[in-house]
Amino acid sequence: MFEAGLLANRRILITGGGSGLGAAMAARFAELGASLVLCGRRAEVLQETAEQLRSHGSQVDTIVCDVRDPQAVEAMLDEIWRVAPLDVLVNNAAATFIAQTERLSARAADAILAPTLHGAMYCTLGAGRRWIDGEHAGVVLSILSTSTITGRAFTVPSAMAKSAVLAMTKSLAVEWGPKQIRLVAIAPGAFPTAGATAQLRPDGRSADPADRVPLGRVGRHDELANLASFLISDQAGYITGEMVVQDGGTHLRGSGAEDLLRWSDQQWSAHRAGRAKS
Ligand SMILES: CCCCC/C=C/C(=O)SCCNC(=O)CCNC(=O)[C@H](O)C(C)(C)COP(=O)(O)OP(=O)(O)OC[C@H]1O[C@@H](n2cnc3c(N)ncnc32)[C@H](O)[C@@H]1OP(=O)(O)O
Ligand SMILES: NC(=O)C1=CN([C@@H]2O[C@H](COP(=O)(O)OP(=O)(O)OC[C@H]3O[C@@H](n4cnc5c(N)ncnc54)[C@H](OP(=O)(O)O)[C@@H]3O)[C@@H](O)[C@H]2O)C=CC1
Repeated sequence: MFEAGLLANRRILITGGGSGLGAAMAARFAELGASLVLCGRRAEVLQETAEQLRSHGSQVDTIVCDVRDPQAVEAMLDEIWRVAPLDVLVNNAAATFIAQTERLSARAADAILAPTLHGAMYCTLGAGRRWIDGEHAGVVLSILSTSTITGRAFTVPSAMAKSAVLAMTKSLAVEWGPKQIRLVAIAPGAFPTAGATAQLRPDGRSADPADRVPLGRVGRHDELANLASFLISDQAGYITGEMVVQDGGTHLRGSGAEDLLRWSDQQWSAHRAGRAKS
């Protein structure tokens, strides 16, 4: 679909690049010639993904980093820049779970806001500052959600965090445009991953997420990885401050949380208790 070498000589950091959609993007970017840095909290997950990519000849480094920690983010970026500047940052790491919002503790809200909003902001500001100081062009791609358009009941901290990162994307597109830094975003619909399924699809939710999709199926990881490849490439060099929705039309019929309005307090209690046991 793309010319070979579309991303040659691009050095790309993917937060949460060891699993799920982050790993899918890593594989596609590597096929297109990029060199990669993958970060996340679990060293073994990062290693496994990196080894698979290296076995196909790709240049992949891994750094254990919790993006909730601003000092850890700065240390990671220093380590990366000691070798060479990044060209692209992908803000992909995030967290969510379903819960009745009025029952969220402050710790629970922060467990979502910290990686999803603060983590993306720390990485973006750190990369941007280095690009501006070094007069280096850059691209920030953030993986968001259609909750930025519809809002979403029962995952309110995630909807708030994603909306804030969209605001950052639009605002910095203007502020950093003259510095040749582009900011773009993708709002995926349902792209099943182990992480998303564990957090969002417990027993008791209506069965098949594809049922709600006008196009009749969930997204394929390669579809998201291809859109991401385009948006970070020079082919999209005149696009900035935009979020592309990739959801098979789903958000046009609702936010996707409507089935949870029918859950009883007993069901919510059982869900919370089940989580405590697991
Ligand atoms: C089409 C839909 C699109 C939606 C858009 C977004 C999608 C995604 O983001 S999918 C990606 C999902 N992946 C992840 O979430 C991976 C990262 N996840 C994590 O790091 C963790 O799972 C976690 C941070 C979300 C929760 O980790 P856990 O170890 O359970 O957290 P803590 O023990 O530190 O607890 C903190 C705090 O949060 C409360 N809590 C946790 N789970 C729930 C829950 N299901 N319901 C209510 N409250 C919960 C927990 O009780 C703690 O609060 P306190 O009890 O007050 O201490
Ligand atoms: N899958 C889907 O249907 C949808 C996904 N999205 C978005 O796509 C992105 C990827 O989601 P998905 O692949 O499903 O999620 P996963 O849970 O599979 O992956 C999340 C990744 O982020 C990493 N991560 C989580 N917290 C931190 C942290 N504090 N510091 C560093 N890394 C962290 C995890 O690694 P580790 O645990 O080792 O730190 C993991 O590799 C997210 O932004 C999500 O909100 C949006 C809409 C739908």
